[in-house]
Amino acid sequence: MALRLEDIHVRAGTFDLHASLSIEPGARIAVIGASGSGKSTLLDVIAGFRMPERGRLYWAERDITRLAPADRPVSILFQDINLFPHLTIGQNLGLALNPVTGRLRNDDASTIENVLAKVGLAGFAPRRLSEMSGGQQSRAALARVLVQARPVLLLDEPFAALGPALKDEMLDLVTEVARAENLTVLLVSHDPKDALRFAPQTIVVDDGQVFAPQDTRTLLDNPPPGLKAYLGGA
Ligand SMILES: Nc1ncnc2c1ncn2[C@@H]1O[C@H](COP(=O)(O)OP(=O)(O)OP(=O)(O)O)[C@@H](O)[C@H]1O
Repeated sequence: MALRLEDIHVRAGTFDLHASLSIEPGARIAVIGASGSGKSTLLDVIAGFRMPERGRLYWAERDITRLAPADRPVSILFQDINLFPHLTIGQNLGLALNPVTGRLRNDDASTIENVLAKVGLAGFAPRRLSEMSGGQQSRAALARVLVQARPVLLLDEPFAALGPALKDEMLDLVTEVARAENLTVLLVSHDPKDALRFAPQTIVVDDGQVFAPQDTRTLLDNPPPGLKAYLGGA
């Protein structure tokens, strides 16, 4: 059931990224590396926003290399709160469930209520973004990806704009949900503290080279020279 990147090569302009690694289901993994090293490019390939020139991507031994983003077992959360402000949170989650019509089917209302309860927003379905605090908005954005019930969750610095306490709260919430749902989560972050808090394992990206997951504590206690220089300046 692993997520496997087999000799993946991607090109973005003059930039090349190479990745060959396997991620166990249910793993929580931080992705760290200097600015421009290729962290977002890596997530884009897994999400299907960018096609590799070479190599294959597998989930549970199924080749998903050429699948459209919507057909992949993957959801992604960015820093932008990806919710329509003129709709209620319930309507936003309905759209995430049924992107074409946005119309709720029989079980959708209870699915939405369940997901909102999981992120600590029980009863918030009728609210709009403007009626919610920053922390609540982050929870709603997380609910929007969770409602899709995909087994792989990619987080591209989604909580970077939050203060440290709120950010920790969100990381702990994602940990709790990931454990309960056996989600495989990759978190891009510039902060080694996030990696330590959230991710038993870490992937280092260095100038387009993606390294296999390593134990986060061991890696940060004794970083290789390139990572040490980056962390020193972080
Ligand atoms: N469409 C593009 N055309 C040309 N170059 C690109 C394109 N997209 C990304 N790049 C280059 O690819 C490299 C990797 O970018 P990427 O966004 O993956 O880095 P990152 O590690 O996520 O950086 P940051 O931490 O600053 O977000 C960068 O050098 C970037 O300039």
